[in-house]
Amino acid sequence: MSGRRSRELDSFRYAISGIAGALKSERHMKFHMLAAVAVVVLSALLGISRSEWLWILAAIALVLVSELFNTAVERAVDLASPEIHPLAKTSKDVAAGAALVAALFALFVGALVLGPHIWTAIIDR
Ligand SMILES: Nc1ncnc2c1ncn2[C@@H]1O[C@H](COP(=O)(O)OP(=O)(O)OP(=O)(O)O)[C@@H](O)[C@H]1O
Repeated sequence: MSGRRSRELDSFRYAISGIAGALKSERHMKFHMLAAVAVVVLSALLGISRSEWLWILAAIALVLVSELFNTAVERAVDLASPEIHPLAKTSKDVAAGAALVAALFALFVGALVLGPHIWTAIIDR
């Protein structure tokens, strides 16, 4: 294998180990991953359309990406400022705020896309 190819493979491995590490250590990340799996299974069972899949998958990706960035910010702040500092607090709180915005967006998308399907499934029974 060429040196460049092996470096690319290494970068991929580091990225996967970053995701696995966040999953292992962050309870929010575990919860979001479980919720994502549940939503994907439910969406498949309800037979949502292609454009609805796009919204659902975009919402899931946004939540997971923002949670990964939140974890990265927390780790970097802990490294740079293990002691209490107002800027450390602002950094962590803003990163947590971004994750909250993404989670709320996903909640709205889930309700708007899956809500009518669930309602129809209940009515049709
Ligand atoms: N070095 C610090 N200086 C000032 N405030 C901090 C500092 N570290 C954390 N905080 C405050 O405490 C809150 C909780 O921080 P913590 O590092 O425990 O993250 P967390 O939100 O509990 O995330 P998790 O449970 O996923 O690790 C932060 O949002 C921030 O308001």
